Amino acid sequence: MAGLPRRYALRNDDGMIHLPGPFWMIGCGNMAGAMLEGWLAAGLDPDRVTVIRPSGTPAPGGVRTLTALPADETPAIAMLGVKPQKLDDVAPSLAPALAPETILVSILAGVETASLRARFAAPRTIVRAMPNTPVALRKGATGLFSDSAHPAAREAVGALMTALGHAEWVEDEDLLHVVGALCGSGPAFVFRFIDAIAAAGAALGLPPEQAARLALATVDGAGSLAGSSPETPHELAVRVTSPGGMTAKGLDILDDDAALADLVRRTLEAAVDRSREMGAAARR
Ligand SMILES: NC(=O)C1=CN([C@@H]2O[C@H](COP(=O)(O)OP(=O)(O)OC[C@H]3O[C@@H](n4cnc5c(N)ncnc54)[C@H](O)[C@@H]3O)[C@@H](O)[C@H]2O)C=CC1
Ligand SMILES: O=C(O)[C@@H]1CCC=N1
Repeated sequence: MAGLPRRYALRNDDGMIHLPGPFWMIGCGNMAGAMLEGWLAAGLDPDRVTVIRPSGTPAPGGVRTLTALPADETPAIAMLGVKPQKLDDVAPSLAPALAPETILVSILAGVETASLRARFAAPRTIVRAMPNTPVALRKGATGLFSDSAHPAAREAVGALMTALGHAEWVEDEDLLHVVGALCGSGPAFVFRFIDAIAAAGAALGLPPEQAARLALATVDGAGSLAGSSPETPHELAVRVTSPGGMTAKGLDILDDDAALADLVRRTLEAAVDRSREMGAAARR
C-alpha cells in the first residue's frame, strides 16, 4: 500500500484493517450486517465504524450504532446498505454530510452510478459493490465497479472487499446486473439446490433430517474441493463419474437437453431482469 495518499491508506500488514477515517454504514441488515461480521473477523477496527439504522439495534463488536447520521464528523467511507427502494429516504440527509474525498460505496442491486451521482453530488469516488452473504465467513464473492475511482481509492476499496473473500472489478457497469444475479443472488440458488437434493434423498427413502445433513455436507465438501482444486468443476465431475457407473446415469438427466444449464440460465436471466427494473426505478 506504499504510496497511497494518507487519506485512503488501508494497511493490513499487521493483521488489522485500518480505515482511513470514519466509516459509516447506512443500513445494516442481512447484507451489510454480513459484511460487518466479516470485517470484524478480519480485524477491522470497530472504533472507526458507525452503523446508522432506524431501529438503533446495537451492531456486533461494540460498533457505535446510531439512529441518525453523526453531526460531528465527515466519513472517509460511507456505505449504502439499504434496499434500493429506500434510497430516496436516506439520500436527502446523507448527501450534504459527504465530502468530495468521501468514498461512497453502494451495495444496492441494480442502482446505477448515474442515479447515485444524481443524489450524491459531492463524492468524487463512487464505487458499486455487489457482494454476497458468505462474506460473513470471509468467503464472499464481490463484483466491483467504479467509473471514477482514483487508483488509490480503488486499491483501498479493493483491499476492504478482498478482506471478505474473493473480489474483482468489472469494467462495464451493465455487467453488475449479471454479477448481482450470479454472486449476490447466487447463494440463494445454491441453498435451493441443497434443499432439492435433500428432498430427493428423502423422497427416495432417507429420513428427512439425515438427508438434509448429508446434502449439506456434500455441497460443503464439493464447494471446498472445487475451490481448492487446480481442476475445473467439469474435470472434478469426471473424477466422480465411473464409466458405466451410477453418476453417469444421474448426469444424463441433468444434462439431457441441457436441462440444468437451461434452468440456471433462465434463473439468472429473471434475476438480471429484476435488477434492471430496480435500476430503472432509481433513474426516475
Ligand atoms: N441480501 C443479499 O444477499 C444482498 C443484498 N444486496 C443489496 O443490499 C441491500 C440491503 O439488502 P438486505 O441487507 O438484504 O436488506 P435488509 O432489509 O436486510 O437490510 C436493509 C437495512 O436497511 C435499514 N434501513 C431501512 N431504512 C433505513 C434508513 N432510512 N436509514 C438507514 N437504514 C435503513 C433496515 O433497517 C435494514 O436493516 C439492498 O440494496 C440489496 O440490493 C446486494 C447483494 C446481496
Ligand atoms: O434479492 C435482491 O434483490 C438482493 C440483491 C442480490 C441478492 N439479494
